[in-house]
Amino acid sequence: ESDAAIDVLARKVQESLVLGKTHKFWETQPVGQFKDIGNASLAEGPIEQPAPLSEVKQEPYNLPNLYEWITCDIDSEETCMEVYNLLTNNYVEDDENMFRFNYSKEFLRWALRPPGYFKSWHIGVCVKSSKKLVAFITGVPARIRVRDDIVTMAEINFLCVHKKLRSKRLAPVMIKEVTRRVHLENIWQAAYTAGVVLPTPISTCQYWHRSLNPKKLIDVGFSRLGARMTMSRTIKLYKLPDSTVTPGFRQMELHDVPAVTRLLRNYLSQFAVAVDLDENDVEHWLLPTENVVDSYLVESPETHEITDFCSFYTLPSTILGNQNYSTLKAAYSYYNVSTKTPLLQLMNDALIVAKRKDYDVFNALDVMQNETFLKELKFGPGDGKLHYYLYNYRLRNPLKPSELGLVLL
Ligand SMILES: CCCCCCCCCCCCCC(=O)SCCNC(=O)CCNC(=O)[C@H](O)C(C)(C)COP(=O)(O)OP(=O)(O)OC[C@H]1O[C@@H](n2cnc3c(N)ncnc32)[C@H](O)[C@@H]1OP(=O)(O)O
Ligand SMILES: CNCCCN(C)c1ncc(F)c(N2CC(C(=O)NCc3cnc4ccccn34)C2)n1
Repeated sequence: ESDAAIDVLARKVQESLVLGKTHKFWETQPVGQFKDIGNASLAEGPIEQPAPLSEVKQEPYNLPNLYEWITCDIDSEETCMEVYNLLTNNYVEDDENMFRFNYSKEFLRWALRPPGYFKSWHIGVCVKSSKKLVAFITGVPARIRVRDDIVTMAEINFLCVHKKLRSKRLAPVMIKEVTRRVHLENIWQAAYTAGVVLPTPISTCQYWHRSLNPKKLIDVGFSRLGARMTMSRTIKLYKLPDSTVTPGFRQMELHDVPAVTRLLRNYLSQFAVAVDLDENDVEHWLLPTENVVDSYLVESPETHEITDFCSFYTLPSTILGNQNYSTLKAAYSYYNVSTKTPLLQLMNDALIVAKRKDYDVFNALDVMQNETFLKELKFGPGDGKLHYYLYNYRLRNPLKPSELGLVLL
């Protein structure tokens, strides 16, 4: 009966997922195609085999005449500022254009320079005459396990075309160019997320939001006053204690890297798709960095064993068109592991810390075991869906969010 269930799902997906829409670019790419959904005869795994490096296109793809490629040296303050400004004015907005992500410069330097990164994968397009940056796309290397397969992939992110250059088919050229540069490093798969539906999601996740500063969230239109609720009742509903409750709860430090790595690797082994982090990766991605990533752990006061871990990253949003506020301070749940402290209590301590650090909202996807705490900790479902994708790697069936152990920035 599971096949029948899959058939039903496949039909529902084909009907609901804007199947009518053609994808002139994506239909040419080695990704799961909508027409193949439910086709059990297609094997899981790479769709195309690696090519010899001599066969990879050696020169960059052609751009429209006025534009040229530029490799963005994120170490340079000036270049980092140009990237920051492009994204601040032209990156992802919500459907009602009330908010736009405002990734900070220190966040971008963190996100784009993990162990083993390639400068050549930080790709910009600029106007030949003025050198103005008008488009951007990035990749960083990551080891990602898909079931029992550990695959070195490129994590693609920060695809952005200036608002004035939209709908000119520039995005496919950006994607082909980053693909070419990834192929030159003998890497043949990629992972990416997007708020839009493309061929073909391996999983579709739901955002949940936990109000920390409900008055501001209602004032800026992020949330609405509940029916039969007053503002003072709403403030009381979301109130949190001033201090955390778990004994031994403290910030992660450098000397904790080996123990946190062991804890995380063991925890992530249960998911069908998960990041494969070694100690170098943990040191980069999870050591606290002011205004970028916060991580806490529980060290047992008796045994000094590290038993639990939680982390969140900082991604503010520009508030477009509100008189009183210009920035929404948001924390995004990152990786969390509980082996002794109940996950509910651990995450409540994370909320307490985020509130104390003046965040307005704490966001979480329903990935990993997050759905076990979302409702109880007063998260509300958001309107944003996040679709997960693999490039040149087929999964026979989509995954439930709870089968995903991967959070992209
Ligand atoms: C082996 C290594 C592989 C490496 C690469 C792996 C793949 C990586 C893929 C990228 C992962 C990015 C991860 C993130 O960063 S997700 C965040 C994406 N950025 C934004 O949403 C910022 C605001 N929006 C923009 O800057 C533009 O609208 C963008 C640049 C998004 C599209 O520009 P524009 O609006 O001017 O359109 P066009 O005329 O140039 O091109 C239209 C074509 O582009 C397809 N499109 C639209 N949006 C996306 C999207 N988010 N991912 C993939 N494809 C997308 C669209 O379906 C159509 O193709 P088709 O439907 O006709 O086929
Ligand atoms: C390519 N990297 C994927 C992750 C980027 N991330 C964090 C993201 N991708 C799509 C989303 F749908 C999303 N959501 C967080 C939820 C949310 O907070 N929605 C209200 C809101 C506040 N500010 C903004 C800015 C843009 C869009 C919605 N916004 C929805 N997050």
